Amino acid sequence: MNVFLMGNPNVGKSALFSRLTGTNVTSSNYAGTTVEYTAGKMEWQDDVIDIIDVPGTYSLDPTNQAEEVAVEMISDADLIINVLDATNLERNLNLTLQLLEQDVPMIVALNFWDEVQHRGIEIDIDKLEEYLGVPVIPTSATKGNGIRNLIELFDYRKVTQYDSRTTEERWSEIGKIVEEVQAIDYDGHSWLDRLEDLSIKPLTGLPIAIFVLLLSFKIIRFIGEGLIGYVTEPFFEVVYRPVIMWLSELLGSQGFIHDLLIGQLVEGQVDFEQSFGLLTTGIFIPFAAVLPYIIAFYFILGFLEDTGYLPRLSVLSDNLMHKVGLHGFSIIPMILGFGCNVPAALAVRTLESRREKFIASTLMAISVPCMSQTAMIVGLLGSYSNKYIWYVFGTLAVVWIIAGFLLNKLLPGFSSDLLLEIPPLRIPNPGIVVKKLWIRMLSFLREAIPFMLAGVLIVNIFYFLGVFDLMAVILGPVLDKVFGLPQEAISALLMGFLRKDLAMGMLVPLDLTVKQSVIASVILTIYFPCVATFMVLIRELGFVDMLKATAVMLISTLVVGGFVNFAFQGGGFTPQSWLVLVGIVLLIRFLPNIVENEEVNSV
Ligand SMILES: Nc1nc2c(ncn2[C@@H]2O[C@H](COP(=O)(O)OP(=O)(O)OP(=O)(O)O)[C@@H](O)[C@H]2O)c(=O)[nH]1
Ligand SMILES: [Mg+2]
Repeated sequence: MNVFLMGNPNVGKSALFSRLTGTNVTSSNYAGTTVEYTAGKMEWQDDVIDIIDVPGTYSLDPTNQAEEVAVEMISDADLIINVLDATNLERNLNLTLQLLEQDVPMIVALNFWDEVQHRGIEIDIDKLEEYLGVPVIPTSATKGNGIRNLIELFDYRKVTQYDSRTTEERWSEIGKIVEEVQAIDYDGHSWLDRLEDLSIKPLTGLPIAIFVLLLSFKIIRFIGEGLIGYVTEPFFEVVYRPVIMWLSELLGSQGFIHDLLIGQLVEGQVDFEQSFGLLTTGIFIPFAAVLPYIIAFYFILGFLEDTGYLPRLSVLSDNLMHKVGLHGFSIIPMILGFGCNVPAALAVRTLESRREKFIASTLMAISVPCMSQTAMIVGLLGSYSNKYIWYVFGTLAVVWIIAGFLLNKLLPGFSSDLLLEIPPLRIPNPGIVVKKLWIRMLSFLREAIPFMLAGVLIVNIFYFLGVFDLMAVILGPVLDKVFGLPQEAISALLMGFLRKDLAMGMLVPLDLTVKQSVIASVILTIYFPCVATFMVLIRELGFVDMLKATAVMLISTLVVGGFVNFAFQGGGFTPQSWLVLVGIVLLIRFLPNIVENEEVNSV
């Protein structure tokens, strides 16, 4: 038997799913958190049943891929739990009435019941049941209220016969229902309501956005550095090092097995960054260098997600982007990408057209370094000066803007306006934020450790077989002439396909100059996504579009890497290079308009 959780986006389906199954799935305060269905098991009356968390949809006429997934699945359901946001009854009922026309047993969960009471909304449940002809249960998924009553109805199998209505008939019926069952007694504006308005208006929204982003960045660095300095590095030095040194001696300090497990000793000592053995660098990078930043980033992200601030940031940036001729694609996939590019590549499913998906995925893949890579960039460049970190991120931001410009102008078609629902601001539930952090941390470890160890193994084999030397001879001249990098950096670029943090780690022994480190960090981000992201992108974009995206990546790498190499002199960008940059932006801004005007004239 299976039970489907269906409803509009952002109504708490995933939160309910977590409650019912005990499985943890991500829930956030914006539409489109779930883009693929998730199935979980639950014990019920000595039986094990399937609970399915369906992506949110506004209607049964899907407008994007996430919604299509939802609609295709209905006929398989034994019971649908239609989850409603009770604070938004009118909009939610549209889907409810459509679902009632399907011949599947259904019950209604009136979620957000806690907020209903807060906001002075009164809903007459008995009347609503009467109108809909199905059981209606008030619930609060985050607090866990009403869940038991819901479960008691799992054997509900009555199917109400409804004639299908036209859209107009449906809306007029909804109007009637809402008027009958709901009374609103609104008691003025709270400070959250006021903040909601301020965060969207450009004049106040922009300073708020800058403040939020800078503060987030500061906190992430503070937590990340704190964990590294006071927890992970001391642990590796004090506890792990003696064990490894003991093992090293046991293995005779050299030989094949020793080099594979421990790696090369530097002045008779293990160097966790440079030894490159499975048990040294292979464990040190993910646990000691990257994990602290993963924790820091996902803590802040999870918090921001649940406040409902991210969609506001999207709308704000969309407005700004429009001014420079860019069209709106959600900024949310980009922000998710700073954690890991894989979920970001999935999140573009909520965008409407293939064109928008292509632009958003490509931009994300070329200009957003994931947290694993960022942690290593911060480690590598932060030791010189913070300003070099900003050079890398600044360069990538410019790449994002210029590539966005170009793709938007060069690809046929136009992007539709960003239609994003803005949820209310809420104070996040700490339990849920911590739980989400935990899920993401585990999934980082599950993904990172195997790839990392495989990577270290392959690096050792490639060194042994001389593969890197061969590649250095073939591609070395390009690295040297275009990017000003030593030949040996090719090994890092090759391994970057497996994991970017591994690749960054391989740069450490090369003793690069600051300038070379900046260039390497930039091109390691741009040139290609890691294999995990690559696989998702092929699936999401299709093979042909992925080929196109790859072409964009390779061209951008050459152009940007070359530009930085030429423009970065004596510890910073030269004034001339700023002029060139401004020139390029102006050129792109105005050139395509001429083309468009000609088209208009010729029609
Ligand atoms: N106050 C309150 N918050 C809730 C309740 N249910 C869910 N939330 C919060 O509402 C937000 C949305 O919940 P999700 O479970 O992600 O919603 P969803 O329906 O799965 O959304 P999509 O996957 O985007 O379709 C999260 O921040 C939840 O913590 C509730 O009953 N009361
Ligand atoms: Mg969900």
